[in-house]
Amino acid sequence: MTQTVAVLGTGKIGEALLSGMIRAGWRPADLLVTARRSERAQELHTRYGVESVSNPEAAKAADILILAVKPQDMGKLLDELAPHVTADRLVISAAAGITTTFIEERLTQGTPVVRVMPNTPVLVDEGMSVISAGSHATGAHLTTTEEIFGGVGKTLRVPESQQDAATALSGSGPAYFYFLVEAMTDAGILLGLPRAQAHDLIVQAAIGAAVMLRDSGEHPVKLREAVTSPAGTTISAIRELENHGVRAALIAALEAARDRSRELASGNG
Ligand SMILES: NC(=O)C1=CN([C@@H]2O[C@H](COP(=O)(O)OP(=O)(O)OC[C@H]3O[C@@H](n4cnc5c(N)ncnc54)[C@H](O)[C@@H]3O)[C@@H](O)[C@H]2O)C=CC1
Ligand SMILES: O=C(O)[C@@H]1CCC=N1
Repeated sequence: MTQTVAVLGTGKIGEALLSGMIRAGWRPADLLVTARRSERAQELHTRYGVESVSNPEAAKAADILILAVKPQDMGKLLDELAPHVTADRLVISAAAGITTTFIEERLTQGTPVVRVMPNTPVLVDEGMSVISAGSHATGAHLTTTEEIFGGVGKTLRVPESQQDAATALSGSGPAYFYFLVEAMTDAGILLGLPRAQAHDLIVQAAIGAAVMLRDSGEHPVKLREAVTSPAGTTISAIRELENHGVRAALIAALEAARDRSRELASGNG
């Protein structure tokens, strides 16, 4: 039997997921969305043909609720949903930091909750969604979650204790690569290249490197060594990266993201 899925909160990640589900073959008639503004609801209807409803209506009508509001808005949303969510629903949260316990405590006793940390490459079906079961979620609930998120990229099950780390690496991960591309494009400009050309060169280097990382099975050190000729250009650059503590900066950055995810756990931010 076809299930109805509602996406509650259709900002950047909610819309990315919605668009991916439609590409993956979900019928707009089996999807619902909720949005705070009526213009946004209209926009989503025009783009995807999906119906917008209120949060309580979504809770009543949908078998699966995907919560994609900010962690700071989660408490309020759950208060709104609680009277309408029965324990035969599946609640999937995509919010950073928010624990399954936080959600379970606010909903009908026994409601299955799955925590997922997706990332924006779901927009191009290259997402990574890290999945953990709450205390009432069964293997079947995890499989359903994997079917939804697997349509827009890869999925990985982890114990919930690893979700804050996964958020730092994977949920936020694409942003670090965009930051690097931006910085390296600036470097290209300093070296005298037109911006558009610098951008294209760095983006293609990133794509080539990413495909080699994924497909060669080689360790990144091996791949880097293959680029690094004796007394050549690459080692001169690597020395500067090490001098400027880029490795330590990345470790500290991801630790900060992990810590922020932990802070968001209260839902107050
Ligand atoms: N942006 C990203 O790359 C990722 C975001 N997330 C998580 O997804 C959630 C949303 O993040 P973004 O999409 O970046 O934020 P966003 O601000 O773009 O989207 C949040 C949306 O929720 C709506 N909203 C808030 N309260 C609502 C309510 N009561 N009813 C209906 N809609 C409501 C807002 O109007 C907004 O459109 C956050 O919890 C974040 O941690 C998870 C993985 C990746
Ligand atoms: O920055 C954030 O809090 C969200 C969660 C992971 C990616 N974006």
